[in-house]
Amino acid sequence: MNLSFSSVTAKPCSTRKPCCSSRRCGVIRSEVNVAPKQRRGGVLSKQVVPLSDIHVQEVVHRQSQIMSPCSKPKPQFEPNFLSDAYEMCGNICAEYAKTFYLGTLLMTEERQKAIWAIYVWCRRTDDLVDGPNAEYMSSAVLDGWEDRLHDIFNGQPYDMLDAALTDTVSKFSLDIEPFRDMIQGMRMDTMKSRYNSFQELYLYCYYVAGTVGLMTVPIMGIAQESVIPVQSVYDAALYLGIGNQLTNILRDVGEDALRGRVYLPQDELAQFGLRDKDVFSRKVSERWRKFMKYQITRARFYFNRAEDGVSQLEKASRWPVWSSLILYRKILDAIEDNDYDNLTKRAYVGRTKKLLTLPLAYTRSLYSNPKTKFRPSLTRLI
Ligand SMILES: CC(C)=CCC/C(C)=C/CC/C(C)=C/CC/C(C)=C/[C@@H]1[C@@H](COP(=O)(O)OP(=O)(O)O)[C@]1(C)CC/C=C(\C)CC/C=C(\C)CCC=C(C)C
Repeated sequence: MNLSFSSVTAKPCSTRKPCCSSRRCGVIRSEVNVAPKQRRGGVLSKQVVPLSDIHVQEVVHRQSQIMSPCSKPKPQFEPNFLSDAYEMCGNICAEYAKTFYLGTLLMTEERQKAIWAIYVWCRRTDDLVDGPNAEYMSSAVLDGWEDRLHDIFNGQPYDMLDAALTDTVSKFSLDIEPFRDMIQGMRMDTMKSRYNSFQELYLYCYYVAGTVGLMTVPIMGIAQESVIPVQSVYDAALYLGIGNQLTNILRDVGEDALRGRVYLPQDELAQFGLRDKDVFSRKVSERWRKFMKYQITRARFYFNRAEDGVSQLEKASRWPVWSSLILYRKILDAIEDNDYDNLTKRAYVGRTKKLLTLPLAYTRSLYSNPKTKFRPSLTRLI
Protein backbone atom coordinates (compact mmCIF):
# COMPACT_ATOMS: atom_id res chain seq x y z
CA MET A 1 0.00 0.00 0.00
CA ASN A 2 1.45 3.35 -1.01
CA LEU A 3 0.94 5.67 1.91
CA SER A 4 2.94 8.67 0.79
CA PHE A 5 1.66 12.24 0.95
CA SER A 6 2.05 14.85 -1.69
CA SER A 7 2.12 18.60 -1.73
CA VAL A 8 2.30 20.28 -5.06
CA THR A 9 4.36 23.32 -5.92
CA ALA A 10 3.97 24.81 -9.36
CA LYS A 11 7.13 25.32 -11.44
CA PRO A 12 6.81 27.08 -14.78
CA CYS A 13 7.88 25.14 -17.81
CA SER A 14 10.82 26.71 -19.53
CA THR A 15 8.77 27.68 -22.59
CA ARG A 16 6.24 29.59 -20.58
CA LYS A 17 6.53 33.25 -19.76
CA PRO A 18 5.88 33.75 -16.04
CA CYS A 19 3.63 36.73 -16.71
CA CYS A 20 1.42 34.95 -19.21
CA SER A 21 -2.19 35.10 -18.07
CA SER A 22 -3.78 32.76 -20.57
CA ARG A 23 -5.24 29.69 -18.97
CA ARG A 24 -4.33 27.40 -21.84
CA CYS A 25 -0.99 28.69 -23.03
CA GLY A 26 1.25 25.84 -22.00
CA VAL A 27 2.14 23.08 -19.65
CA ILE A 28 3.42 23.76 -16.18
CA ARG A 29 5.62 21.23 -14.53
CA SER A 30 4.71 20.75 -10.93
CA GLU A 31 6.91 19.43 -8.25
CA VAL A 32 5.32 17.03 -5.86
CA ASN A 33 6.88 16.74 -2.44
CA VAL A 34 6.26 13.27 -1.23
CA ALA A 35 6.25 13.13 2.52
CA PRO A 36 7.60 10.20 4.47
CA LYS A 37 5.43 7.21 5.02
CA GLN A 38 3.67 7.11 8.34
CA ARG A 39 5.92 6.05 11.20
CA ARG A 40 9.04 6.76 9.12
CA GLY A 41 10.80 10.06 9.58
CA GLY A 42 13.10 11.44 6.94
CA VAL A 43 13.57 13.96 4.23
CA LEU A 44 10.86 14.71 1.70
CA SER A 45 11.51 13.27 -1.70
CA LYS A 46 10.30 14.94 -4.89
CA GLN A 47 8.54 13.82 -8.05
CA VAL A 48 7.71 15.90 -11.06
CA VAL A 49 4.20 15.57 -12.44
CA PRO A 50 2.26 17.57 -15.02
CA LEU A 51 -0.27 19.80 -13.33
CA SER A 52 -1.16 22.67 -15.58
CA ASP A 53 -3.79 24.50 -13.60
CA ILE A 54 -2.02 25.74 -10.49
CA HIS A 55 -1.00 29.33 -11.00
CA VAL A 56 1.13 30.09 -7.97
CA GLN A 57 4.34 31.04 -9.73
CA GLU A 58 2.76 33.53 -12.11
CA VAL A 59 0.60 35.02 -9.35
CA VAL A 60 3.68 35.51 -7.15
CA HIS A 61 5.41 37.19 -10.06
CA ARG A 62 2.56 39.58 -10.82
CA GLN A 63 1.65 40.33 -7.22
CA SER A 64 5.28 41.06 -6.33
CA GLN A 65 5.55 43.80 -8.91
CA ILE A 66 5.38 47.32 -7.55
CA MET A 67 2.07 48.73 -8.70
CA SER A 68 2.49 51.78 -10.89
CA PRO A 69 -0.05 54.49 -10.04
CA CYS A 70 -1.92 53.93 -13.31
CA SER A 71 -1.74 50.11 -13.37
CA LYS A 72 -5.27 49.70 -12.05
CA PRO A 73 -8.22 52.00 -12.75
CA LYS A 74 -8.83 54.27 -9.75
CA PRO A 75 -12.59 54.39 -9.43
CA GLN A 76 -14.15 57.52 -8.00
CA PHE A 77 -16.71 56.82 -5.30
CA GLU A 78 -18.40 59.11 -2.82
CA PRO A 79 -16.47 58.71 0.46
CA ASN A 80 -19.58 57.65 2.38
CA PHE A 81 -20.49 55.12 -0.27
CA LEU A 82 -17.21 53.29 0.22
CA SER A 83 -17.26 53.41 3.99
CA ASP A 84 -20.83 52.02 3.93
CA ALA A 85 -19.74 49.33 1.46
CA TYR A 86 -16.86 48.23 3.70
CA GLU A 87 -19.09 48.35 6.75
CA MET A 88 -21.50 45.97 5.02
CA CYS A 89 -18.58 43.65 4.22
CA GLY A 90 -17.41 43.82 7.85
CA ASN A 91 -20.91 42.95 9.08
CA ILE A 92 -21.15 39.96 6.76
CA CYS A 93 -17.71 38.74 7.83
CA ALA A 94 -18.63 39.17 11.51
CA GLU A 95 -21.85 37.25 10.96
CA TYR A 96 -20.49 34.33 8.95
CA ALA A 97 -16.86 34.05 10.03
CA LYS A 98 -16.42 35.35 13.56
CA THR A 99 -12.89 34.05 13.93
CA PHE A 100 -11.64 35.65 10.72
CA TYR A 101 -13.43 38.83 11.75
CA LEU A 102 -11.93 38.92 15.25
CA GLY A 103 -8.55 38.26 13.72
CA THR A 104 -8.82 41.29 11.48
CA LEU A 105 -9.42 43.65 14.39
CA LEU A 106 -5.69 43.95 15.15
CA MET A 107 -4.82 44.83 11.56
CA THR A 108 -4.53 48.33 10.17
CA GLU A 109 -7.88 49.69 9.04
CA GLU A 110 -6.96 49.44 5.38
CA ARG A 111 -5.94 45.79 5.64
CA GLN A 112 -8.93 44.91 7.74
CA LYS A 113 -11.31 46.37 5.17
CA ALA A 114 -9.49 44.60 2.35
CA ILE A 115 -9.83 41.20 4.07
CA TRP A 116 -13.55 41.87 4.63
CA ALA A 117 -14.04 42.72 0.95
CA ILE A 118 -12.18 39.60 -0.18
CA TYR A 119 -14.03 37.46 2.35
CA VAL A 120 -17.39 38.68 1.07
CA TRP A 121 -16.49 38.03 -2.55
CA CYS A 122 -15.31 34.48 -1.64
CA ARG A 123 -18.44 33.86 0.45
CA ARG A 124 -20.71 34.97 -2.37
CA THR A 125 -18.79 32.85 -4.85
CA ASP A 126 -19.07 29.79 -2.62
CA ASP A 127 -22.76 30.51 -2.01
CA LEU A 128 -23.44 30.27 -5.74
CA VAL A 129 -22.91 26.51 -5.47
CA ASP A 130 -23.51 25.95 -1.75
CA GLY A 131 -26.03 28.61 -0.75
CA PRO A 132 -29.83 28.78 -0.78
CA ASN A 133 -29.95 29.61 -4.52
CA ALA A 134 -27.64 26.76 -5.49
CA GLU A 135 -30.47 25.08 -7.42
CA TYR A 136 -30.23 27.87 -10.00
CA MET A 137 -26.55 27.16 -10.58
CA SER A 138 -25.43 26.67 -14.15
CA SER A 139 -22.28 27.29 -16.14
CA ALA A 140 -23.96 30.45 -17.47
CA VAL A 141 -24.29 31.75 -13.90
CA LEU A 142 -20.59 31.15 -13.28
CA ASP A 143 -19.64 32.75 -16.60
CA GLY A 144 -21.70 35.80 -15.62
CA TRP A 145 -19.99 35.87 -12.22
CA GLU A 146 -16.60 35.78 -13.92
CA ASP A 147 -17.59 38.68 -16.23
CA ARG A 148 -18.61 40.57 -13.13
CA LEU A 149 -15.23 39.82 -11.58
CA HIS A 150 -13.52 41.38 -14.60
CA ASP A 151 -15.74 44.43 -14.16
CA ILE A 152 -14.62 44.66 -10.53
CA PHE A 153 -10.98 44.65 -11.63
CA ASN A 154 -11.77 47.15 -14.41
CA GLY A 155 -13.23 49.65 -11.96
CA GLN A 156 -16.88 49.00 -12.87
CA PRO A 157 -18.48 47.23 -9.92
CA TYR A 158 -22.04 45.99 -10.15
CA ASP A 159 -23.12 46.59 -6.53
CA MET A 160 -21.84 47.98 -3.24
CA LEU A 161 -20.12 44.81 -2.11
CA ASP A 162 -18.33 44.57 -5.44
CA ALA A 163 -17.36 48.24 -5.08
CA ALA A 164 -15.50 47.46 -1.86
CA LEU A 165 -13.44 44.89 -3.75
CA THR A 166 -12.86 47.30 -6.63
CA ASP A 167 -11.44 49.75 -4.11
CA THR A 168 -9.32 47.02 -2.50
CA VAL A 169 -7.80 45.86 -5.79
CA SER A 170 -6.94 49.45 -6.65
CA LYS A 171 -4.99 49.77 -3.39
CA PHE A 172 -3.22 46.41 -3.14
CA SER A 173 -1.21 44.49 -5.68
CA LEU A 174 -3.82 41.81 -6.33
CA ASP A 175 -3.84 39.62 -9.41
CA ILE A 176 -7.17 38.46 -10.85
CA GLU A 177 -6.00 34.86 -11.41
CA PRO A 178 -6.69 33.45 -7.91
CA PHE A 179 -10.20 34.93 -8.09
CA ARG A 180 -10.78 33.32 -11.49
CA ASP A 181 -9.37 30.08 -10.17
CA MET A 182 -11.83 30.09 -7.29
CA ILE A 183 -14.66 30.37 -9.81
CA GLN A 184 -13.02 27.48 -11.68
CA GLY A 185 -13.25 25.48 -8.42
CA MET A 186 -17.00 26.16 -8.32
CA ARG A 187 -17.24 24.92 -11.93
CA MET A 188 -15.40 21.77 -10.89
CA ASP A 189 -17.82 21.32 -8.02
CA THR A 190 -20.80 21.46 -10.35
CA MET A 191 -19.21 19.03 -12.79
CA LYS A 192 -17.95 16.26 -10.56
CA SER A 193 -18.79 14.59 -7.31
CA ARG A 194 -15.89 12.11 -7.18
CA TYR A 195 -12.10 12.53 -7.13
CA ASN A 196 -10.07 9.63 -8.49
CA SER A 197 -6.81 10.51 -6.80
CA PHE A 198 -5.27 12.95 -4.35
CA GLN A 199 -3.87 14.88 -7.33
CA GLU A 200 -7.41 15.62 -8.46
CA LEU A 201 -8.54 16.53 -4.97
CA TYR A 202 -5.51 18.74 -4.49
CA LEU A 203 -6.44 20.73 -7.58
CA TYR A 204 -9.94 21.25 -6.22
CA CYS A 205 -8.53 22.35 -2.84
CA TYR A 206 -6.20 24.76 -4.61
CA TYR A 207 -9.10 26.27 -6.52
CA VAL A 208 -11.43 26.80 -3.59
CA ALA A 209 -9.04 27.46 -0.71
CA GLY A 210 -5.39 27.67 -1.76
CA THR A 211 -6.47 30.67 -3.82
CA VAL A 212 -7.58 32.45 -0.63
CA GLY A 213 -4.00 32.19 0.61
CA LEU A 214 -2.72 33.72 -2.64
CA MET A 215 -5.28 36.53 -2.51
CA THR A 216 -4.52 37.46 1.07
CA VAL A 217 -0.69 37.51 1.19
CA PRO A 218 -0.45 41.02 -0.37
CA ILE A 219 -2.98 42.25 2.19
CA MET A 220 -1.30 40.62 5.19
CA GLY A 221 2.08 41.86 3.97
CA ILE A 222 5.44 40.10 4.22
CA ALA A 223 7.69 41.31 7.07
CA GLN A 224 10.57 43.50 5.94
CA GLU A 225 12.96 41.33 7.96
CA SER A 226 11.76 38.17 6.18
CA VAL A 227 14.71 36.07 5.07
CA ILE A 228 12.97 33.41 2.99
CA PRO A 229 12.04 33.77 -0.70
CA VAL A 230 8.68 35.37 -1.40
CA GLN A 231 7.69 32.22 -3.29
CA SER A 232 8.07 30.20 -0.07
CA VAL A 233 5.73 32.54 1.76
CA TYR A 234 3.14 32.06 -0.98
CA ASP A 235 3.67 28.30 -0.86
CA ALA A 236 2.96 28.41 2.87
CA ALA A 237 -0.21 30.44 2.24
CA LEU A 238 -1.29 27.90 -0.33
CA TYR A 239 -0.60 25.03 2.08
CA LEU A 240 -2.66 26.69 4.79
CA GLY A 241 -5.56 26.91 2.37
CA ILE A 242 -5.07 23.26 1.38
CA GLY A 243 -4.89 22.17 5.04
CA ASN A 244 -8.06 24.14 5.83
CA GLN A 245 -9.97 22.68 2.92
CA LEU A 246 -8.85 19.10 3.59
CA THR A 247 -9.98 19.59 7.18
CA ASN A 248 -13.36 20.93 6.03
CA ILE A 249 -13.73 17.91 3.80
CA LEU A 250 -12.94 15.50 6.63
CA ARG A 251 -15.33 17.30 8.98
CA ASP A 252 -18.16 17.20 6.41
CA VAL A 253 -17.88 13.65 5.00
CA GLY A 254 -21.31 12.66 6.36
CA GLU A 255 -23.07 15.84 5.19
CA ASP A 256 -21.48 15.67 1.76
CA ALA A 257 -22.51 12.03 1.42
CA LEU A 258 -26.12 13.06 2.01
CA ARG A 259 -25.74 15.26 -1.09
CA GLY A 260 -24.24 12.32 -3.02
CA ARG A 261 -20.74 13.78 -2.86
CA VAL A 262 -17.50 12.09 -1.84
CA TYR A 263 -14.51 14.43 -1.63
CA LEU A 264 -12.09 11.61 -0.82
CA PRO A 265 -9.54 10.10 -3.21
CA GLN A 266 -11.18 7.01 -4.69
CA ASP A 267 -7.86 5.21 -5.16
CA GLU A 268 -6.99 5.69 -1.49
CA LEU A 269 -10.41 4.49 -0.37
CA ALA A 270 -9.73 1.34 -2.39
CA GLN A 271 -6.25 0.96 -0.88
CA PHE A 272 -7.90 0.78 2.53
CA GLY A 273 -10.46 -1.75 1.30
CA LEU A 274 -13.26 0.83 1.26
CA ARG A 275 -15.79 1.93 -1.36
CA ASP A 276 -18.40 4.62 -1.78
CA LYS A 277 -20.99 2.33 -0.24
CA ASP A 278 -18.98 2.38 3.01
CA VAL A 279 -19.28 6.16 3.05
CA PHE A 280 -23.02 6.04 2.38
CA SER A 281 -23.64 3.26 4.92
CA ARG A 282 -22.62 5.72 7.68
CA LYS A 283 -21.00 2.89 9.69
CA VAL A 284 -17.62 3.56 11.27
CA SER A 285 -15.51 0.45 10.80
CA GLU A 286 -11.93 -0.24 11.82
CA ARG A 287 -10.92 0.25 8.18
CA TRP A 288 -12.63 3.61 8.17
CA ARG A 289 -10.73 4.67 11.31
CA LYS A 290 -7.43 3.68 9.74
CA PHE A 291 -8.33 5.55 6.56
CA MET A 292 -9.30 8.63 8.54
CA LYS A 293 -6.06 8.52 10.55
CA TYR A 294 -4.22 8.63 7.27
CA GLN A 295 -6.26 11.54 5.91
CA ILE A 296 -5.88 13.50 9.16
CA THR A 297 -2.12 13.00 9.15
CA ARG A 298 -2.01 14.43 5.66
CA ALA A 299 -4.05 17.51 6.60
CA ARG A 300 -1.66 18.08 9.53
CA PHE A 301 1.25 17.75 7.14
CA TYR A 302 -0.04 20.81 5.27
CA PHE A 303 -0.58 22.80 8.46
CA ASN A 304 2.98 22.02 9.53
CA ARG A 305 4.28 23.18 6.18
CA ALA A 306 2.31 26.42 6.48
CA GLU A 307 3.75 27.29 9.90
CA ASP A 308 7.06 28.75 8.80
CA GLY A 309 5.28 31.09 6.41
CA VAL A 310 3.12 32.63 9.13
CA SER A 311 6.19 33.95 10.94
CA GLN A 312 7.25 35.71 7.72
CA LEU A 313 4.11 37.83 7.64
CA GLU A 314 4.00 41.33 9.08
CA LYS A 315 3.58 41.24 12.81
CA ALA A 316 -0.01 42.48 13.02
CA SER A 317 -1.12 39.90 10.45
CA ARG A 318 0.33 36.88 12.22
CA TRP A 319 -2.32 36.67 14.91
CA PRO A 320 -5.37 36.09 12.66
CA VAL A 321 -3.46 33.57 10.59
CA TRP A 322 -2.23 31.64 13.63
CA SER A 323 -5.79 31.67 14.97
CA SER A 324 -7.14 30.20 11.77
CA LEU A 325 -4.36 27.58 11.63
CA ILE A 326 -4.76 26.49 15.25
CA LEU A 327 -8.53 26.41 15.07
CA TYR A 328 -8.68 24.32 11.94
CA ARG A 329 -6.15 21.93 13.45
CA LYS A 330 -8.45 21.57 16.42
CA ILE A 331 -11.21 20.36 14.10
CA LEU A 332 -8.92 17.44 13.27
CA ASP A 333 -8.48 16.77 17.01
CA ALA A 334 -12.27 16.86 17.36
CA ILE A 335 -12.66 14.21 14.65
CA GLU A 336 -10.25 12.02 16.63
CA ASP A 337 -12.21 12.74 19.82
CA ASN A 338 -15.32 11.50 18.01
CA ASP A 339 -13.45 8.24 17.41
CA TYR A 340 -13.28 9.08 13.69
CA ASP A 341 -17.03 9.19 13.30
CA ASN A 342 -17.37 11.91 10.70
CA LEU A 343 -20.12 9.94 8.99
CA THR A 344 -22.87 10.69 11.49
CA LYS A 345 -21.23 13.47 13.55
CA ARG A 346 -19.89 16.90 12.70
CA ALA A 347 -16.66 17.64 14.56
CA TYR A 348 -17.01 20.84 16.46
CA VAL A 349 -14.68 23.14 18.38
CA GLY A 350 -16.63 24.58 21.32
CA ARG A 351 -16.86 28.28 22.08
CA THR A 352 -14.51 28.13 25.09
CA LYS A 353 -11.85 26.23 23.17
CA LYS A 354 -12.22 28.73 20.34
CA LEU A 355 -11.84 31.68 22.67
CA LEU A 356 -8.81 30.09 24.36
CA THR A 357 -7.22 29.79 20.94
CA LEU A 358 -7.09 33.54 20.51
CA PRO A 359 -4.60 34.35 23.32
CA LEU A 360 -2.57 31.26 22.37
CA ALA A 361 -2.39 32.44 18.79
CA TYR A 362 -1.52 35.92 19.98
CA THR A 363 1.39 34.61 22.05
CA ARG A 364 2.48 32.55 19.08
CA SER A 365 2.42 35.61 16.83
CA LEU A 366 4.57 37.57 19.28
CA TYR A 367 7.18 34.84 19.45
CA SER A 368 7.39 33.92 15.78
CA ASN A 369 10.49 35.50 14.33
CA PRO A 370 10.80 36.02 10.56
CA LYS A 371 14.60 35.79 10.73
CA THR A 372 14.69 32.24 11.96
CA LYS A 373 12.71 29.08 11.62
CA PHE A 374 12.63 28.89 15.42
CA ARG A 375 9.41 27.40 16.68
CA PRO A 376 8.62 28.03 20.32
CA SER A 377 7.74 24.83 22.13
CA LEU A 378 4.28 26.29 22.60
CA THR A 379 3.40 24.91 19.17
CA ARG A 380 3.57 21.43 20.51
CA LEU A 381 1.12 22.28 23.29
CA ILE A 382 -1.51 23.58 20.89
C1 LIG B 1 -7.64 36.41 8.59
C2 LIG B 1 -7.78 35.36 7.59
C3 LIG B 1 -7.27 34.01 7.94
C4 LIG B 1 -8.31 35.73 6.45
C5 LIG B 1 -8.82 34.98 5.35
C6 LIG B 1 -10.26 35.37 5.20
C7 LIG B 1 -10.86 34.99 3.90
C8 LIG B 1 -10.69 35.91 2.77
C9 LIG B 1 -11.60 33.86 3.85
C10 LIG B 1 -12.35 33.38 2.65
C11 LIG B 1 -13.09 32.12 3.03
C12 LIG B 1 -14.13 31.69 2.03
C13 LIG B 1 -15.53 32.09 2.23
C14 LIG B 1 -13.75 30.96 0.94
C15 LIG B 1 -14.70 30.41 -0.08
C16 LIG B 1 -14.45 28.91 -0.35
C17 LIG B 1 -14.50 28.19 0.97
C18 LIG B 1 -15.83 28.05 1.64
C19 LIG B 1 -13.37 27.74 1.50
C20 LIG B 1 -13.31 27.27 2.88
C21 LIG B 1 -13.14 28.16 3.95
C22 LIG B 1 -13.68 27.98 5.26
O1 LIG B 1 -15.00 28.41 5.26
P1 LIG B 1 -16.13 27.77 6.14
O2 LIG B 1 -15.63 26.91 7.23
O3 LIG B 1 -16.99 28.91 6.48
O4 LIG B 1 -16.72 26.87 5.02
P2 LIG B 1 -18.16 26.36 4.83
O5 LIG B 1 -19.08 27.35 5.44
O6 LIG B 1 -18.16 25.03 5.51
O7 LIG B 1 -18.34 26.22 3.34
C23 LIG B 1 -12.08 27.32 3.54
C24 LIG B 1 -11.78 26.08 4.30
C25 LIG B 1 -10.86 27.96 2.96
C26 LIG B 1 -10.22 28.89 3.94
C27 LIG B 1 -8.87 29.24 3.47
C28 LIG B 1 -8.18 30.21 4.05
C29 LIG B 1 -8.71 31.02 5.14
C30 LIG B 1 -6.80 30.49 3.52
C31 LIG B 1 -5.84 30.70 4.65
C32 LIG B 1 -4.53 31.27 4.19
C33 LIG B 1 -4.13 32.52 4.47
C34 LIG B 1 -4.98 33.51 5.19
C35 LIG B 1 -2.76 32.94 4.05
C36 LIG B 1 -1.87 33.09 5.25
C37 LIG B 1 -0.49 33.31 4.88
C38 LIG B 1 0.56 32.51 5.19
C39 LIG B 1 1.91 32.89 4.72
C40 LIG B 1 0.46 31.24 5.94
